[in-house]
Amino acid sequence: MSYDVYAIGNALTDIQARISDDLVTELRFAKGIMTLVDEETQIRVLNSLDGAETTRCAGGSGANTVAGIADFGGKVAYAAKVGDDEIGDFFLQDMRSLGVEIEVPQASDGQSGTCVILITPDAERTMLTHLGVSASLSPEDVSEEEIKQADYVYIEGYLFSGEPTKSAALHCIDVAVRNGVKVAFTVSDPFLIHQFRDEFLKLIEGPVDLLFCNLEEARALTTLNDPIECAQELHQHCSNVAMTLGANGSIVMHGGEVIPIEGVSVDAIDTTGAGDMYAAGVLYGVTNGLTWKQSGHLASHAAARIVSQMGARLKKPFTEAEVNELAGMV
Ligand SMILES: Nc1ncnc2c1ncn2[C@@H]1O[C@H](COP(=O)(O)OP(=O)(O)OP(=O)(O)O)[C@@H](O)[C@H]1O
Ligand SMILES: O=C(O)C[C@@H](O)[C@H](O)C(=O)CO
Repeated sequence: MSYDVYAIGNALTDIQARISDDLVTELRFAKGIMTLVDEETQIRVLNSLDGAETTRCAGGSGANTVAGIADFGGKVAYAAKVGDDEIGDFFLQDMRSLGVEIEVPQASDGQSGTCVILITPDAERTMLTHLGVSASLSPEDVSEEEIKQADYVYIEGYLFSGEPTKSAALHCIDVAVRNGVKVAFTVSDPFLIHQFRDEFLKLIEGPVDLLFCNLEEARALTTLNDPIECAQELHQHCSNVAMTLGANGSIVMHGGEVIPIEGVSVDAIDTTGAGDMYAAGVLYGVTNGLTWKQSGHLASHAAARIVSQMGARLKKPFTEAEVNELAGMV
């Protein structure tokens, strides 16, 4: 078996609800970003949603990306920690049903991780994450045998927010480098850059072959402001950079070239997982013979489709014909 991508991440089951801006303000969580919370806080929030309907879906940044790659027809493996509980069973079943190779023991010493996602009318998502046993992903959970069979490993920056997940991320990178497997890295969230800027820069200047970040993250990494200058500065140190610009599209940097990728105009409903699906499009493309420009174009269309629906998983996956058509359009 060979894989396009082997990813590790925090396995989280998303519980999504559409709520008003007033309620987010009342709840006093920072809008638009991820906050780590305990289970009691999640329950309190869920109980205060005035009966808003909730939906459930296996999530987590890396999981969303491998699921997206599988949706395109790519081959992927994923390692993460779930508990030996109903949510853990749901997560594994959901991932496997998409064709994601996931062979992880279910931990009996804690609950599966969950993320309450509050979606406001402006399509913004505010995430309250209870990591549960996902936070115990450790170097022993990383499979050297599977990594050896992959073109890329994909690491989410969220793993740096604790131990042993940070060690698992660094070990995964180390195994990849030793085996000549390329490393893709997403910085995940600006709060991580404030804590780990120097470590992230070392990775970007070192083993990372493909960096994903949004504009706010690129600004925090470079201390520059102009999008193209940010992208160029990152590309000085990293072979490939995919920097997203929300509805305005993205910039891909490859071979010293600035490749602007147009955004796709859609009616935005929920931006959850936009960056994850964008990464899926790029990773699927570059591991399946598309050019960087074609990969960015595919990613842009896939991410736009995600924001035009609820949740981080495509309700209407692309057909093979659509993938080929989108890749061939540029
Ligand atoms: N409103 C939108 N309309 C169309 N496409 C969008 C919109 N918002 C995001 N996208 C697409 O998704 C990509 C990623 O979006 P963004 O730059 O917001 O990343 P992000 O901050 O990592 O996203 P998130 O963390 O919400 O998943 C963009 O490059 C674009 O292709
Ligand atoms: O960042 C997002 O918009 C969504 C995911 O990255 C997130 O990790 C998630 O799905 C939470 O479980």
